[in-house]
Amino acid sequence: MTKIAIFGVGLIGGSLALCFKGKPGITVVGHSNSPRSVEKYLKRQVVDDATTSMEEAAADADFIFICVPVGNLQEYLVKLSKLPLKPGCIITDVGSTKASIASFASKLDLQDAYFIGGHPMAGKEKSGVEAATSHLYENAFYVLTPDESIPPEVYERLTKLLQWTRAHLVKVDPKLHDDIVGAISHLPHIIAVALVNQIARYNEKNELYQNLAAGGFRDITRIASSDPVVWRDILLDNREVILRLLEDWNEEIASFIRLLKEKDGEGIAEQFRLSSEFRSALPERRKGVLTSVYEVYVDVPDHPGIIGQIATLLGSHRINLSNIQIIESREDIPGVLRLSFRDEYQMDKAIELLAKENYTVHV
Ligand SMILES: NC(=O)c1ccc[n+]([C@@H]2O[C@H](COP(=O)([O-])OP(=O)(O)OC[C@H]3O[C@@H](n4cnc5c(N)ncnc54)[C@H](O)[C@@H]3O)[C@@H](O)[C@H]2O)c1
Ligand SMILES: O=C(O)C(=O)C[C@]1(C(=O)O)C=C[C@@H](O)C=C1
Repeated sequence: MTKIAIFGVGLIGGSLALCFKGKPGITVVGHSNSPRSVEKYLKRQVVDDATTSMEEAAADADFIFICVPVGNLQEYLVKLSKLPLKPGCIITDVGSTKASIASFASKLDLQDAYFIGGHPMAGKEKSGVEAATSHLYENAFYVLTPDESIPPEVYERLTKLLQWTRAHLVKVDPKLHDDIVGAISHLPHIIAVALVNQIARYNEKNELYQNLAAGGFRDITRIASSDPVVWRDILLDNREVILRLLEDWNEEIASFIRLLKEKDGEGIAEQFRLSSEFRSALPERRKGVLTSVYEVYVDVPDHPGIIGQIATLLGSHRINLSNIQIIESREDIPGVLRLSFRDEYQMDKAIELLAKENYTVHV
């Protein structure tokens, strides 16, 4: 039996547990310091077993995943290094920064265990085990940062296990990881939060701001609802990279200010052309880039029961919806439904069926 121990069964740890649980020859044990969390993991059947004892969770584990906030990773690694671990045990983490933990691990005596840093490039603005899903990592990139001391056989053992996530595994140097992820993940989170807080201030004086906020605001600000503690730790840990990126950001904004002051319409349009060109070169359906799930939009007349009708139509053809949401539904204005699916196959089946029933579908 392969034993996997997961420390911190939240969104990321819980989703990993769901990828591994029930797979042949695998048993998954979850750890939390809190007895109530342990009870919750078991009740939600995310793990096979759960405990508040670190020693018990780690004993005989073949793989240990540390899935706690970045600020707690080092403390967990130290505690684990003092426990009697199974020889050859692979310890990995899922932290959104990689340089500091890689450097820390390289100086720690892990005896017969190995540390390989990891970071799945998929997530959500929601946190906790309640938000965990077995398909979170499907098609996403999953970064691994083995150093030169890791024998190829050990690295292969981890990559073999991670096949269950259906993610694309990619080796990246930890510092390079932090530079790139700082730009494509950490900076956007700061921008989203700053933007929401700016608008929230205006809204205190006039609630029309909130009422008129539509798709544009929603699309750029979803990640502003992310977990405060998780993000506090990420930003502090990648502080130097992010400070550099924010200086570049100030320059981008300053150049927009210049274009507006100079009424340079061609310059403004050029900025939009450039961004659109880069964005359309991104792979359309890869998780974590343009869509976090497989989604389509359906124009619907605003009348009672329409959601039920569509859900029933799809259900009767065995198409599984993972989410359904009304984007806009006001008196006399046709609404738009956002339908989300687990995979491309389900989505394509739905598009075909809805088109046959004369619905207007936007992909
Ligand atoms: N949220 C994302 O989109 C995302 C994506 C990839 C990686 N990550 C990384 O994954 C890790 C976990 O993030 P998450 O989104 O699953 O968060 P989460 O809040 O859903 O889960 C965190 C888990 O750690 C536990 N925990 C929290 N504080 C703790 C503490 N002080 N000591 C011990 N345990 C503690 C919680 O009980 C929970 O089980 C973080 O390191 C984060 O950087 C997050
Ligand atoms: O989709 C989201 O909500 C995310 O924030 C996921 C996201 C990202 O920025 O893309 C966030 C943090 C990670 O460490 C990896 C992925």
